[in-house]
Amino acid sequence: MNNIVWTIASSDSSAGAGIQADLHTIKALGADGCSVISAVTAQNSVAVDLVESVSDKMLIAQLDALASDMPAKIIKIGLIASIEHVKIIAEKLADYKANWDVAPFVIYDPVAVASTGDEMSEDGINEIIKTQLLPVVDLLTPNAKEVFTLSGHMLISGESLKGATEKLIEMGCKSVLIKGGHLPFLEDQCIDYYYDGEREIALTSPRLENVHSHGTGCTLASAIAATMAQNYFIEDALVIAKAYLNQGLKASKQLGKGEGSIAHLGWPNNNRDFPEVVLPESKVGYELDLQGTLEAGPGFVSCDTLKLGLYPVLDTVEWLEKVLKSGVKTLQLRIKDKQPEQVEQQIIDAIALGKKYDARMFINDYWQLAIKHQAYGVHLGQEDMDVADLGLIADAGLRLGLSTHGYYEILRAKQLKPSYIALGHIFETQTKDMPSDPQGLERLGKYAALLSDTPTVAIGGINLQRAPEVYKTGVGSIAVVTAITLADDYQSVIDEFNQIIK
Ligand SMILES: Cc1ncc(COP(=O)(O)OP(=O)(O)O)c(N)n1
Ligand SMILES: Cc1nc(C(=O)O)sc1CCOP(=O)(O)O
Ligand SMILES: [Mg+2]
Repeated sequence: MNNIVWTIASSDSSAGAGIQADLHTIKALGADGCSVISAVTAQNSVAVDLVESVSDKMLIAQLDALASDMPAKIIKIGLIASIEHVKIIAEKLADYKANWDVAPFVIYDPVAVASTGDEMSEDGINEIIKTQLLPVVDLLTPNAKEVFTLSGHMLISGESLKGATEKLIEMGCKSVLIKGGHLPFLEDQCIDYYYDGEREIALTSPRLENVHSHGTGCTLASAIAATMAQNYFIEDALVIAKAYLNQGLKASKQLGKGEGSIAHLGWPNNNRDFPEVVLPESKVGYELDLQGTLEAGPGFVSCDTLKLGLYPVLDTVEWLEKVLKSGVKTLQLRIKDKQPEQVEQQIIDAIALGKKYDARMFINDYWQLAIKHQAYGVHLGQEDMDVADLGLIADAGLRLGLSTHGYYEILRAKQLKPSYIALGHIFETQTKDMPSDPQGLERLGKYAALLSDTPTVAIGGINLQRAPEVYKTGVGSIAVVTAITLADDYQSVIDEFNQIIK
């Protein structure tokens, strides 16, 4: 499958930024990069000596060559030095969006001034960028200086970030990621703030000292592009890009006399490189005035093991009793779309059975009833997390399992210190309508590696045939519905699962 990213940007002879950094990043993260060079710059680690745009004819020829043969999923734009080029690119992007079978997602990383402090573009270009380019941009990735240049908003406090992004969205781009490398508050943190008019996401990492940062802007935007080209959601792309940047900054290297460049080391897998998702009820969340009530808290009671084993998820007490008799030790009562009074007796019975068989009995969704009847634990989904009173569940001493479907949700869930994290859906499932595509085994392996200190549960479309590969990824448990409820002989299916999940 082609995961083509175009970078429309300029050449950096020092190779730390520009087209060179973009292509390094796109390749390192496993996407397919193509380039359209707008200008050639003669620069090293201390100065930009010359910027020369290619002819309009050459710019158009590059765009047309690619458009006719290798259309992009994602287009990343960097330094454009000429006003005419901005006009051409804006027109072409509008055409691609209107006429391609699949409209490309456009990311614009505005590069007005080089890290050496040199002006890179023609005077007056910002007016054309504002009026012609921003309206075709899906994600704008400015730093504080570029926010000011484009919107007139100074980022003087956390609260000012939302106002600035609102202004930029009013100007035409669909969403904004403010890169917090140089914010004048919470200076020990490097905060990235995303807003799309509805959803705000803030990611933070401790500021890294003594690192070389030439090329960070180009690299972050290209990393988002490369990740989205592989069908990750934007929130996951933001997380991976920040982890990629942190990993590269830690290995950054000086080649000349001035600022060195970040390294390009492949898909990030080290926990320490991943950012924290900022929760609304936290120091950074207060500073940014994030909406919501999630807070880290002291965490939830542990399940006493990282490996919860086979985990049947069932919708009747009869089924629960049958699998308990077959020796299952982790299980869930999952009844959907009923009023609490319609399910209370079944919840009481399920909890009693869990105690009788000394099993970990989780109750899905009905957390108030689970607390009232002192269940072993509760399982909640992403939407439930925002409305349930997690503090009450923790205070009542119940375990908590949380559903997740990607990097961002995993990092957010992890902050709440749940008793386990479920990773779904791994394969197509008939049991539930899912809004996203299956994650597959490769992603499952990456998630499991990041969660080596937390009990994990894989769920979604898992059967006996698939279980060995799923278990090899390192997850501690496999949750199943139909593999058991539709089995001809559920008892032997349970026995076989138990042979695989040791
Ligand atoms: C072990 C386990 N993992 C995931 C789910 C899904 O929970 P949720 O996202 O809350 O969706 P519903 O099950 O309520 O439809 C689960 N129940 N158990
Ligand atoms: C209930 C549920 N939650 C999922 C998630 O990904 O959050 S997948 C799923 C259904 C699992 O059923 P089966 O084993 O029959 O595919
Ligand atoms: Mg639920």
